Amino acid sequence: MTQDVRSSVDGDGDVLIVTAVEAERDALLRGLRNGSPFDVVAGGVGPAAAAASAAARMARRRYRLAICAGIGGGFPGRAEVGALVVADEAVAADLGTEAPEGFLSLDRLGFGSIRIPADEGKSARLAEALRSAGLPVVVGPVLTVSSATGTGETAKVRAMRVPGAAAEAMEGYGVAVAAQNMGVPFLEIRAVSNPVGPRNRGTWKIEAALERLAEAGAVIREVFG
Ligand SMILES: O=C(O)c1cccc(C(=O)CC[C@H]2O[C@@H](n3cnc4c(=O)[nH]cnc43)[C@H](O)[C@@H]2O)c1
Repeated sequence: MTQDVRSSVDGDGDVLIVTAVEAERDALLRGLRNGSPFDVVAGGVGPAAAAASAAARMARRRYRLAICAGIGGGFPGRAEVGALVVADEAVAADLGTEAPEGFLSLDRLGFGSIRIPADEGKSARLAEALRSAGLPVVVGPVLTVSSATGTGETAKVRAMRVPGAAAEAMEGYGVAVAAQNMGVPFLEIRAVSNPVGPRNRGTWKIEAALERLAEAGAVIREVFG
């Protein structure tokens, strides 16, 4: 996986967009039409890579907004394949410890919070603009996990742990931590490629989700460009 790949609109951007992989970055760039002021980077898979990539970028220049974007799993009944999910918060759903009485989150352990809110006004504006563009949008918590869900049981556990959970991915909380540390507003958007549940990679609608991401990119350009 390429880490921290510089994009064709790199350098002068004042909106940072962090994806995991190059295919996601390229889809967004199609929608953004390579236009300034967006600095789009494929930072690698997982919260650590995403946080490191976002922090490195933010250390070099001041951004007015940081967006984590990519494909993701949708919780059945909340966000179906083909939908876009705009996060109202990024939730590190597996950050904590197991205990005989169940999972204890970072909050319960007194070490911080597993929840970082998205910028309320900006996420509302984005969701409204996506709807106006005729795109299917769900607003809700997006879980960040280090291990993607691969069974129905884990899907149930995670959905119960985070009521209203709409989607799951692997980078949002990392970008959110970096943004929070720098005082930069944060957003996350996911195009749903697969249901959260039993792993069946062959059925993931990756191309369709990337196309949806490109459509979202065009709206992001309108709203934040
Ligand atoms: O194989 C490809 O062509 C391809 C193109 C774009 C993206 C991928 C990925 O596998 C990206 C991994 C990325 O996707 C997120 N993701 C997607 N579904 C889930 C899920 O159900 N649970 C957790 N994460 C998911 C995640 O953010 C990964 O970084 C492949």
